[in-house]
Amino acid sequence: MNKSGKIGVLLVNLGTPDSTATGDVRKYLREFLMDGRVIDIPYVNRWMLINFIIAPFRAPKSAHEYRKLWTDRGSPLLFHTEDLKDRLIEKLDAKQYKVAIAMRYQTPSIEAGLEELRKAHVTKIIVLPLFPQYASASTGSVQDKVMEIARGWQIIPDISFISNFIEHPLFLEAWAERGRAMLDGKEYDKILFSYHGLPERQILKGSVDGYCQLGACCNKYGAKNHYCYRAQCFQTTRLICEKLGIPEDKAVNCFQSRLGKDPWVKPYTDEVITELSAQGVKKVLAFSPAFVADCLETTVEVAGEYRDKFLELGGEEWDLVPSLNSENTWVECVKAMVLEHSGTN
Ligand SMILES: C=CC1=C(C)c2cc3[nH]c(cc4nc(cc5[nH]c(cc1n2)c(C)c5CCC(=O)O)C(CCC(=O)O)=C4C)c(C)c3C=C
Ligand SMILES: [Fe+2]
Ligand SMILES: [Fe+2]
Repeated sequence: MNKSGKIGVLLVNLGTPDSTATGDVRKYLREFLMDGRVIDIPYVNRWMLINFIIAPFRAPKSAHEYRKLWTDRGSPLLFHTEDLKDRLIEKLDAKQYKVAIAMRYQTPSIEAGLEELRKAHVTKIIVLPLFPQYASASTGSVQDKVMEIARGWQIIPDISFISNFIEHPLFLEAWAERGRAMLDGKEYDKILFSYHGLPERQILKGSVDGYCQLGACCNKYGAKNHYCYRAQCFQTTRLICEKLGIPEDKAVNCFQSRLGKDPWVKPYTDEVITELSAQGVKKVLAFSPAFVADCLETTVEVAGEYRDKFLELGGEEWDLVPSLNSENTWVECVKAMVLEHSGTN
């Protein structure tokens, strides 16, 4: 241990239900969607939406989807995060670091993860929300929750957050390795990058001096739109394509999983699939780089629903690049980010 004490590392992913029982899925959706950073409408409207629409109608449908995803080890989102933690521990000096995991919603909770670190007498905490692109609904919500909990402590150690790591060279290399394995000896007409969607108003609310307008502004990435989720997604695509030598006109960006009637960031994945089919595209390789672990959104939505739609429309091949999960280069990336934030490398 260095003389200033151990450093705690908290890896936080979004969260998943405890089981596929409709009651557990309802409990998860209730906690998730009652978060004012996720459904950013007035409290009373949110409460009515959750209790009159989501809980009775969405929960049974989602439970059905989770049953397609579930494995002997439970939810992939959770067990991949556990595996990531185990691989990271192998790479860090145990005398200097204590690593814990948490889920923003449901279990293991952020309270429990922080308590585990506090009991290890850490003097500094590095929180890594496992979302490559910053969004108030994901990274912001984790930061908010950690600060809310730490506010109640008598002693608050140094806490730092790692946020928006799309340009980290090892993050890009990890995706490039995954992509190379799929592209080896295979030809695709289009390489599709499907990111989790977000209501447009959440990006506009974060726009400083009205810079982000969700138009061509997102095609350039710099200090003024560093936190614009759409611009970060486009930049992620550009950088992965650069590494893989994919020409710009072969890559297509889109956004999946919209909820409700408000406009979400465009283009929408389902509409892009229809357009690609109409253009005669037959072979698609899909990346989903808003997720570092395979989950409902990748395995069931991209590799299931979207694939079925594409094939029904006359497509011939639709492959999904597996997520980073606990692959070595990704673990090296997490290690590098931790060391960079520790001030020890
Ligand atoms: C990549 C980061 C994520 C952002 C940003 C995000 C925003 C966001 N999500 C919803 C609604 C739902 N998301 C659901 C699943 C889900 N979302 C993320 C990540 C982000 N969400 C992940 C990793 C997952 C999968 C979890 C798993 O257990 O595998 C769901 C639940 C599934 C379903 O019922 O379809 C909902 C609902 C909103 C409204 C939102 C931003 C406003
Ligand atoms: Fe989501
Ligand atoms: Fe933008």
